[in-house]
Amino acid sequence: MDKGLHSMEGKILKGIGGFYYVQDRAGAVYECKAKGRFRLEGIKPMPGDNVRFSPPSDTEGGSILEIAPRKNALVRPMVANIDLLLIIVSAGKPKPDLGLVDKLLLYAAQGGIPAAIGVSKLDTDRGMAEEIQREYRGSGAPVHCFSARDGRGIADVAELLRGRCVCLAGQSAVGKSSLLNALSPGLCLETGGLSKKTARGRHTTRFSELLPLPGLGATVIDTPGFSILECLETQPEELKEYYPEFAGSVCRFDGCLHWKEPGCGVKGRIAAGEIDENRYTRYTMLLEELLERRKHQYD
Ligand SMILES: Nc1nc2c(ncn2[C@@H]2O[C@H](COP(=O)(O)OP(=O)(O)OP(=O)(O)O)[C@@H](O)[C@H]2O)c(=O)[nH]1
Ligand SMILES: [Zn+2]
Repeated sequence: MDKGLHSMEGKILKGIGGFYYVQDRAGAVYECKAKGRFRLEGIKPMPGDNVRFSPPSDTEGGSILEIAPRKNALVRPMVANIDLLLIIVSAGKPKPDLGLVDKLLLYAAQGGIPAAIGVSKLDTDRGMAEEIQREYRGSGAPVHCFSARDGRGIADVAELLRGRCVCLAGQSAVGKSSLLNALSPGLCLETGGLSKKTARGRHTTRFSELLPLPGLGATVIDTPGFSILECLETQPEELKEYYPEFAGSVCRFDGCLHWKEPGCGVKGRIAAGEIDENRYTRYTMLLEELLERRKHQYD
């Protein structure tokens, strides 16, 4: 029988032990195996893949027939076809690590993934939330402030996520699980940051898994370990291209890195209040880190 006649389209939510869990458009989830053909071709289905599959029947198990070309893919967490990288940073505790936010923005841009910044815990420090918003005004990433505690800004974040496949990133305990609970109260995810972590065992491996957010038609992936980005492969000379706020600056030297060069237009625009100084200072720190790393590569 031609299985193609009964095939459906869906998205892989997770893979465990050779089985893949595929969600169809209506939200139902089917257990499927991948065709041997994929293994022969060296293709491994991953969460986020859009697939054609034949659902399990009385006589046969479900089977993935075809994987649509991926528009992007991350290795850690392993996930394909991300529509948005939502970088969460807290206005209160833990102390915001904006250097990490910058690196995540760079990471997203390199992977061709649109990014947005979510400032959590708005209820604890409004001034800090506004400061973060100011610093990223020119970054190209929209900034949304919210509080999972009092509900402010949650509706805006819901609209941002609607219909999209979203990857959450950020330091531990910034409130990612709390945000998801506020967006979809039925989820009942565990929260509590560090205490939650010790209870579970800090190094337990969790598989990449896309979590459907009922009502929003969205799926999200929230994985630990995304706060470690030691392997950014950016050439120091390219770094400035990832700072939209620098565009249009007129510098004395063509290849100006906006660093220690005289006559740098970026520095002039900081003085004029057009470019945020803190964001610029972190740029120079990252630039120095990349230059340092290159030096060691050739040692
Ligand atoms: N005041 C306040 N506290 C919050 C808010 N959102 C989360 N928290 C608290 O922050 C702590 C961490 O929240 P989680 O949602 O577990 O954070 P997480 O980012 O999922 O943490 P990890 O799983 O470790 O990555 C918890 O104690 C929450 O109660 C908020 O909007 N306001
Ligand atoms: Zn310059």
